[in-house]
This record gives sequence, C-alpha cells and structure tokens, in this order.
Amino acid sequence: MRDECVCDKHNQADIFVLVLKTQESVAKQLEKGILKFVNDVYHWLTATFFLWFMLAIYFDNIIPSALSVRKSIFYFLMPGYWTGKGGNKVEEGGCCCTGSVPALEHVTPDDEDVCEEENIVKEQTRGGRVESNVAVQIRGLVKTYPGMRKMDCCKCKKTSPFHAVKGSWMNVDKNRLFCLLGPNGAGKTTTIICLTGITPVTAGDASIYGYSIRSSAGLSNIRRIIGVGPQFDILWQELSGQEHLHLFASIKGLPPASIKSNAENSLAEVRLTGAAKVRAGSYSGGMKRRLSVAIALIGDPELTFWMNRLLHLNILPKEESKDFLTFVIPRDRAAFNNIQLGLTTLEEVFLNIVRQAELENSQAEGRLVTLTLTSGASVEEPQLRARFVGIPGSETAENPRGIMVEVYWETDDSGALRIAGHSPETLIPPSVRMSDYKISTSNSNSLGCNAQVRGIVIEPSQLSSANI
Ligand SMILES: Nc1ncnc2c1ncn2[C@@H]1O[C@H](COP(=O)(O)OP(=O)(O)OP(=O)(O)O)[C@@H](O)[C@H]1O
Repeated sequence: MRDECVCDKHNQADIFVLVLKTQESVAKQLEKGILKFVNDVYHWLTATFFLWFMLAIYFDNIIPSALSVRKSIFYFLMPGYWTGKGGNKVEEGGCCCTGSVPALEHVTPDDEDVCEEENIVKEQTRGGRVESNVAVQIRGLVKTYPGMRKMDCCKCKKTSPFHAVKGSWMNVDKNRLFCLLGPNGAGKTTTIICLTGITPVTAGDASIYGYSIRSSAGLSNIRRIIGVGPQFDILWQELSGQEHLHLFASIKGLPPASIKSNAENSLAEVRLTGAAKVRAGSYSGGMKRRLSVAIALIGDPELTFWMNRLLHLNILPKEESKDFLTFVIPRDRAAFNNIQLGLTTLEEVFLNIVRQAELENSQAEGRLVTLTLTSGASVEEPQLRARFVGIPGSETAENPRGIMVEVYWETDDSGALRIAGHSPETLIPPSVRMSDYKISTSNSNSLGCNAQVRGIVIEPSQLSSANI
C-alpha cells in the first residue's frame, strides 16, 4: 500500500513537471510569435512611412496647382537636381479647372525713365550679358493668374485670367536699397513672390546674382542667398525665438556647426537674447517683428526682400485706378473738419516705418524718459522721438480729450536722445480717436495725484489730417 502510494506521488509529480514544461514552451512560442508579429508590424510601418514620405515629396513636386512651381515627372533623374547645377526648367502649375489665358499685348511705358531702363535691359539681354554690379535683372517678367472654374449651384462658373505683372524690365544694382512702390494691386507682391520662387512666372525671366528663376537648380541657389521679410509675421506660436532661428538656419542649409552661433548672433542683433527661449506666441508685436527681421537676415544673405504695407488713416482705398484713389471715411471719424492728402517723400516713408518700430519696441521694453512740463508736473514717455504727447488727467467736461504738447528732442554729447523742451500746451483735436486715447490712458492716474503718469504718444498722422 505504501509503495503504491509513493508510486502515485511520483507519477503526479512527473505529470506536474510535464504540464509545467509544456506551458513554458507554449508561452515561449507565444512570446516568440508575438515578438515576430510586433517586429513585422514595426518593419512594415517603417517601410510604408518611407514609401509614403517619398511619394509625398514626389507628388508635391510634380502635381500642378495654380500657384506652385511644377517640376517634370522625371526631375529626380536630372543630375542638376542633385548637384544644384543646370537643372530643369521651372514650369507654371495649372490644373484642369483653369481657364485659357489671353495673349498679353506689349505696352510701352509712359514714363521716360522706365522706358530707358527697359531699353537698357533689353539691350543687355540681346547681348546675353548681365553686368557684374547687377544683383537682380528682370527680363520681361509676366505673371498671369489663370481664370478658375468654380462649381456654383451645380453650374461651372469661370473667372477671367488676370495679368498681374505685364512684362517688367529692370536692373537692381548690388548693395543698393531699392524700393518698389505702387498702389494696391500694382503687382509688387506678385513680382517679389516670382523672384523668390514662391510662384512660377508665366513668361519672361529674371536672374538673381546670375541664377535664373526659371531653372529649378537656379531657384535652389537663389533660396540659399536671399532672405525674405514678409508683410505679416509668419511665426509658430509654440516655438521660441531660438527654435525659429535654428529651424530657418537649417532650411537655408547653413553648416550645422555654425547654426547655434548664427542664431545667437542674430538674436543679439535684434535685442532678443533675453527672450530667446520664450515662446513666440507670447512676444509683443515689436518683438515678433524683430524676430521676423532676424529670420530674414540669418546666414547673412546677399539680398533681402522686405514687404511692407503702408496705411493712411488706417483706411484702405475702396477703389483705385492709375489716376485716382477713393477712400470711404467711417462714421466714427466724421469729426474731421478737413481732410488733406499729400504726396510723401521716400525719406518720410522710411522714417515713418522706423518711428513705428521704435514706438513698438520702447513700449514693449518699457524704456521711458521723463518730460517735465512748464507747470511743474511731469509725465513719463517712451524714449523715442515721440513728437506729440497727450497728458493724462488733463481731460475736462468741456475738453474730454485733454491737452497735449509737442516735444523737442536733442542729442547729448554721448549721442543719447534727451528732451530739449516742449511747446505750449494745446487741446487735443477731435481727429485723435477717443478709442485709441482711452486704451493708452487706462493705467494712468490724474495729473494732480501722481506726477509720474504715462504720457500718450499721438501719431502725427492723426493730427495732420485735421485742421489744427
Ligand atoms: N492668386 C491670385 N489669383 C488671382 N488674382 C490675383 C492673385 N493674387 C493677386 N492677384 C491680383 O493680382 C493683382 C496684383 O496683386 P499684388 O498682390 O501683386 O499687388 P500689390 O501691388 O502687391 O498690392 P498690395 O499693395 O495690395 O499688396 C491684384 O489685382 C490682385 O487682385
């Protein structure tokens, strides 16, 4: 009985070990199978990622769109694509929904200088030469936006094609500040986006430092030597100033080892070192503009394009033609007694841009100087050549806008700006909008209670448009 019992116990133990071993080997096999499956999925995902990535790049290059630069379907077989030399011709996009484009008739320019410049460039083009001092040569540049077919209530509507640039000829010399001025819709932006390769040209050509904008390799080289300051700040809210500069330096193809120092120098030049690691989304308007300047200038480009929009009265013309502009003045500005328009000089245009930038910067950085009035009271104002300053707390029932003074500036021996004096106090005219004025004074105390109140900078344009 005892022997049988012992024997049974042995058998049970063997069975138990066998079951354990079986379970173990099944578990191992299962684990192996799962690992192999995960491995296969991983390889499959990696392979498809690269496949889709390559296809996305390929289709992005060859599928036409009305605004994009299109490459030939075998562009990757061209040695120029890889070497950056020669390269295939850049073609305009366009899709099945674009309308036919009418031929553009040559228009002889009215202006004598424009005509002379056109003849010079034509002569140089015939001789196949670009002078060594020429940075940009525009040769009969034409850009026509094709009419589009749109589906509207089950009907296919067609808009007519539009010639935005009608054959421009001009040279822009190296190391020059060249300004392309014109009314809205004159084709300035279109010219610049053609020159920078954002959109392909319809006809004609242009070269930048000898590289043609009609060759894909030429465009790649152009993008390396130019900088673009856009009309509006195009920034990622989540990225810091430093990250923006690293990103754009890489896109521009700067050597990786030089990116960090380039970014640091650029940030220092625009006085953003302290805010280098702060998200651009929390920057003030002036700081964003300065970051855009740093981005445009990173890598010390040979040529920089700046796009600036200049506003009068902050009102856009309702209608424009070669001979006239029509403005509609909103009701809230109907308080004007008289509106005068004057042609401004190029110098004034630049001074206005600089003044505006200085105003934004000094306000963002809180740089202030004290203006002591003849009455003994004093106000603080941003350190810039602010000409007209409103005095908070001087508002009365009869004169709800209060008083203002004109500030006279001078430079001291070290070249620093200081206030030399001010004009007699005058009433702030009705042309200064109350909405702007109220926002600026919201933190101010009455002049009598606190002498160190913040003066309000009044834009000269708000005063010059009124009969004061
Ligand atoms: N994608 C487009 N499709 C059709 N027409 C366009 C397109 N882009 C611009 N245009 C037209 O081409 C003309 C030239 O526009 P462009 O933006 O180049 O003028 P601009 O001189 O830069 O004007 P602004 O001072 O207003 O920026 C305008 O009449 C505009 O309406």
